[in-house]
Amino acid sequence: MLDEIVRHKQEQIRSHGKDIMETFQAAEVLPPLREFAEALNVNGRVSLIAEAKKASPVKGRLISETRFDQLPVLYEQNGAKAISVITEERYFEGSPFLIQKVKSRVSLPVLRKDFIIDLRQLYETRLLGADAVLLIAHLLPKDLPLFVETAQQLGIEPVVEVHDRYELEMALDTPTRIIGINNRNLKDFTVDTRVCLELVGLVANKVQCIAESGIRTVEDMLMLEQYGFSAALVGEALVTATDVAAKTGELAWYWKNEE
Ligand SMILES: O=P(O)(O)OC[C@@H](O)[C@@H](O)c1c[nH]c2ccccc12
Repeated sequence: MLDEIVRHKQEQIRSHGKDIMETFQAAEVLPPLREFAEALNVNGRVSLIAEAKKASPVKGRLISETRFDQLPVLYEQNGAKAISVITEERYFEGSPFLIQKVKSRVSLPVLRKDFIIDLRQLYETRLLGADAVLLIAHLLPKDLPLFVETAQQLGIEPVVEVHDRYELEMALDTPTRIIGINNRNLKDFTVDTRVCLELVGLVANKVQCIAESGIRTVEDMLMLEQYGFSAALVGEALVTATDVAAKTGELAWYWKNEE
């Protein structure tokens, strides 16, 4: 599946890559950016990064178009600190245009989730106005430092996604300030929430960690806080909730019932 997604991405870049660079060079003003790193670990709590996820390659369509459109405002009103927007079109039914659409409705910073394999996609990310960009370490075995540095030069906050110890070490060899530990194995899409708990201990304090995938409950959030995470990225549990507002509030304010 991942190979197929990447192959499709390569084709897209082959046809649009030149346009992106021409548009970037011709652009006189770029969209203003918002601080993403500051939205993490607010008051020592695990920030909720709520994901606008319409579909997934495994489960297919998750919610209706109408409900999907309502997500960003519900997320902001109920305590999310940032929004993750999937821009991949074929397998996740996302769109690059969603970045500006979401930013026009809420004041939260936005993370662009896509499969970044070519530097030109970072220029595109800047043109789209995304405040942060996901860089999947597995897809950038040689060039991860270059991609991190290029994103930083463009003013975009890179979030390096890792799934094992090897990739974590790769991430720590770059100047990234944020690492996302994905509980989902992108090769077979299985989720094991122990992955992030095992790996976070190997990260020094100056790098902030985001736990990604399979997070569903207040208990999960409390556990992530104990392990020192700065944020949790949650998609499915929010978009498939019968009451999205209530579920968002429950996870964003997970410490509310503490004595
Ligand atoms: O829906 P979940 O289990 O809460 O997971 C969200 C997020 O981690 C997942 O969508 C994701 C993690 N890394 C990605 C890379 C590309 C697309 C999507 C993703």
